[in-house]
Formats: sequence, C-alpha cells, structure tokens
Amino acid sequence: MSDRSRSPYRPARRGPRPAGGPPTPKDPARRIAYDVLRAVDTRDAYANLLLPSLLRERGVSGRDAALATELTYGALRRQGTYDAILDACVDRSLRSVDAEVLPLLRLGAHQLLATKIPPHAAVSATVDVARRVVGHHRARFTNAVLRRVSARTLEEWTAIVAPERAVDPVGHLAVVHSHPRWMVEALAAALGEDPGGDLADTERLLVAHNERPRVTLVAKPGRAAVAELIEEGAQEARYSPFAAYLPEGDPAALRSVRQRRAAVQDEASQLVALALTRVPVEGADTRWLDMCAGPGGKAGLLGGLAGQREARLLAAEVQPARARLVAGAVERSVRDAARVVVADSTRPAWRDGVFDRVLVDVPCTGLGALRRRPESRWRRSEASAAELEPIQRALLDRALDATRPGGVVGYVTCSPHLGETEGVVRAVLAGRSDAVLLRAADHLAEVPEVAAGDFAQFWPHRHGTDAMFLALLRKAPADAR
Ligand SMILES: C[S@@+](CC[C@H](N)C(=O)[O-])C[C@H]1O[C@@H](n2cnc3c(N)ncnc32)[C@H](O)[C@@H]1O
Repeated sequence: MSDRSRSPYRPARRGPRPAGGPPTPKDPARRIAYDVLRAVDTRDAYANLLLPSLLRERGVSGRDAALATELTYGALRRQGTYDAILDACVDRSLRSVDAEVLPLLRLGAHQLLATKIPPHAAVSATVDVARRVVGHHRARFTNAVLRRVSARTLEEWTAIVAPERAVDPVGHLAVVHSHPRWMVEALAAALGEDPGGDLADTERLLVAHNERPRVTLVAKPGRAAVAELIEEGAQEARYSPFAAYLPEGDPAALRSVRQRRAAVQDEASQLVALALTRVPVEGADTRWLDMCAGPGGKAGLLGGLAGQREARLLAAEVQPARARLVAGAVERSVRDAARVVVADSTRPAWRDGVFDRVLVDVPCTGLGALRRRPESRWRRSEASAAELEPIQRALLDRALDATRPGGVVGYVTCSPHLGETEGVVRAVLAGRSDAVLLRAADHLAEVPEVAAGDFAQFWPHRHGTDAMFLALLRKAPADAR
C-alpha cells in the first residue's frame, strides 16, 4: 500500500487525567473497536448503529472517536484480506483461533497494514487490550501473531496469499479487495464483465467499496433548501437538486437536520424517488403510495413533493418500529401530505387500481450499500438473493395491482444483484399483460452512465452513490389491453 493510501491515524497522545473527574479508560478507541467487532460476530450487531451509541455511552469523542471509527470500519471492510494474511501467520488454521481473539488479530492487522501507526505502537497497544479482554496467555499469542504480520507490507502479503490474477481473476480480486468470492462473481455479472476476463470495472467497484463514503444530505422539498445546507457547511451535490455533501462534522449537529427538515440520504436514493415523480401520467395525479417505506428516507422526499403537487402519499411499512421512523421522516411534510400505516403490502389494505404513482423499494441483500454497512459483505451468502426473490416478486406484483391504468410503478433495490433486479422485473412482467417497461434513464437525464438497458443502475465507482437499481413500469391504460 502506498503511503498516500494509508490512513493518517496515529495513536492519540493521552494527556494527564483531569483532577477529580472519572478515571479515563485506557485506550478507549481500541476497546470500543474490539467491542463492536465482537458484537458484530456474536450477536449480528450493525457497526453503523452500535459504534456511535458506544462512543456516546462512553463519552468518547475527538481523536479517540475518529480512531475507533477507523479501526472498526477498516477491520470489518478488510476482514477477507486480513484473514488470508493471518491464516499464514498462525501455526494452525485461523478457524481454530478463539472467537474472542480473532477481532484483536484483525484490529492489529489493520493498524499494521493500513495505517501510519508505528508498528511497535500498533502491536503493544493491541496486546494491552488483549491482556484486559482475553488474559495474559492469549495476549502472548496475539503478540506473536502480530509480530509475524508486521514483518511484511500489505502488498508483500497479498502477493503471497492471493491467487495469481492471470490464473484466477475472481479469487485474486476477492482476497486483494476483501470480498467473498461469490460476491465478486455476482458484481461482475451485474457490470456485464466476464469472470475470466480482466475485470477492470469490477475492480474499480471493489476499490470503491473499501473507501469511506461521503455524507450526503437531503433538503426535504418545501421544508429546507440546499442553499441553507450550504450555509451550514455542506457543498453543492453533483446530481440531485435536493442533495448537498457534508465534507466533515456530525450531520446530527446541523440545525436543519435536528429540526428534521433535512436528513442524511444517499444521492441515488433521492434520485430514484425523484425519477418516479418525473414520469408523465395522464389524468389525475393525486394518489401516491410507498409500499415499503421504513425507515422513511424516500417517503420523506416523496411526502414533500406530493404536498407541493397537491397529491397525497400513503406510506406503508410492515414493522411497527420502522413505521414510527417513517412517521418522523414525513412529519410536517408540505400540507401534511403523507400518512403512515403499519401494513403488510403483500396483503394490502387498499383497493386495487387506485394509485397514480407507486414506489416499491423492496427488502433486498443490500449489496449496493457495502460502503456504509461494512459487515454485510460477510453476513450475506450466495443464497441470500434467491431467498428474497419470492417476496420481491410478490411486492412488485401487488404494486402493479395497486396502480391505476396509465399509472406508474418504480421498483427499487439497494442492490445491483441481477437476481434481485432485472430477474425479478422480467419474471413479473412475463406473468402479466398489463404492464410495460419504461426507459428509466430517460427520467434521470442529469446522471451519466446510469442506463442499463431499460433499467437505471447507479454505482459507487461511477456516481459516488450506493448501487441503487430502478425499473419504471407503466400500467397499461384500460383501452390498450
Ligand atoms: C429497502 S427498505 C425500504 C427503504 C425505504 N424505502 C427508505 O427509503 O427509507 C425495505 C422495507 O420494507 C419493509 N417490508 C418488508 N416486507 C414488507 C411488506 N410485506 N410490507 C410492507 N413493508 C415491508 C421492511 O421492513 C423495510 O423497512
């Protein structure tokens, strides 16, 4: 790894403990990173939720918080690469290493191979944490393994542990860029690349997955303006008229976000919702439906747009806790245009054929959000997409049922996996004669390279967004059937 691509984190210098205050926990950053990695392994915790709550709970901020974040996300993202290297550094198989020790080895490997923390400090600080959490004996083991890791650079290690690119391109990229092999194959297929070829575009995507995503804000239509976000320190966004990028700082500290007039939302999420509202429909355009609304990102945007256009949005969500989040997201939409219901959208509480626009943002593998959910690449399996397909198909079918003749449906996934995107849309269309595919990219004119045939597919390495997929379908007018 070049010096430029290394993380700038160095260990925080600890000052004297403030007189009279509670004792400063020793090395809170590494301890929090360890606790998050353990919780991800043992109780399926989500790092993006647990990390901020532990930082808050333990009063950790500033450099320590930044270090904890770097170590947690770095170790999770790079786990595949580090495990291949660690496997070469233990005498037995890595699988037989205690589950409590493994996160320490990954944390140590990340510091040694991808940060500017001096090697002796990386090893000794990690071994100090090991002594406290797993005892002296296993701390000695941690020390011995990390010393072996420290003998080579990341490039030297990957040259040893990754399959040769010319012989096994997928296996090579899987180890070098830390993704499960099946996922590299699925992503290559979605990018239209031959798994035996040079996989150049796939590699750019995998690299993007290992980078920290920028924070994107949405100014909810009618409640906040992008200019206000820019005054608060954000920068103009590339594509969405409602977006602004926050280069640094905590978005929750912005007044507009605290007042729920703005929120954090990926730019592609904004654009797929916006594209649905741009498709011309003949006749009435007053009844909009969001069938899978939780936690409410797209409903927040659609509620505002509906209010500005004299339409009303019904936002449905099957999980009551998530429906409450939707209620918060649409609160005080323009003209109070949005209503939230707890409902199973496969058994709808509404009549068929009544909505002018329907968004169905189905539950999916989330392979499009790997930058933000670092553990999900290890949690999903090759079977995950196939397991979700029946519910995705059922929801799209019900979306078309709910739409009135001439109305439009937006089918969205936060995954580019072909089994969840094109596969579902084509299977549903094959089973009915009352819907046609529209060219989604025609409604995203400001976004280059987003067309994938009739579909729209965003990519982290092309657009700097999540890999959101959009299909737009028109319900055939009654006289056309
Ligand atoms: C991909 S998320 C939607 C994200 C959301 N549109 C947003 O922009 O914030 C899918 C949501 O669908 C919900 N869901 C899953 N099955 C459902 C069903 N049968 N009916 C209604 N909601 C469902 C899930 O609980 C989850 O909140």
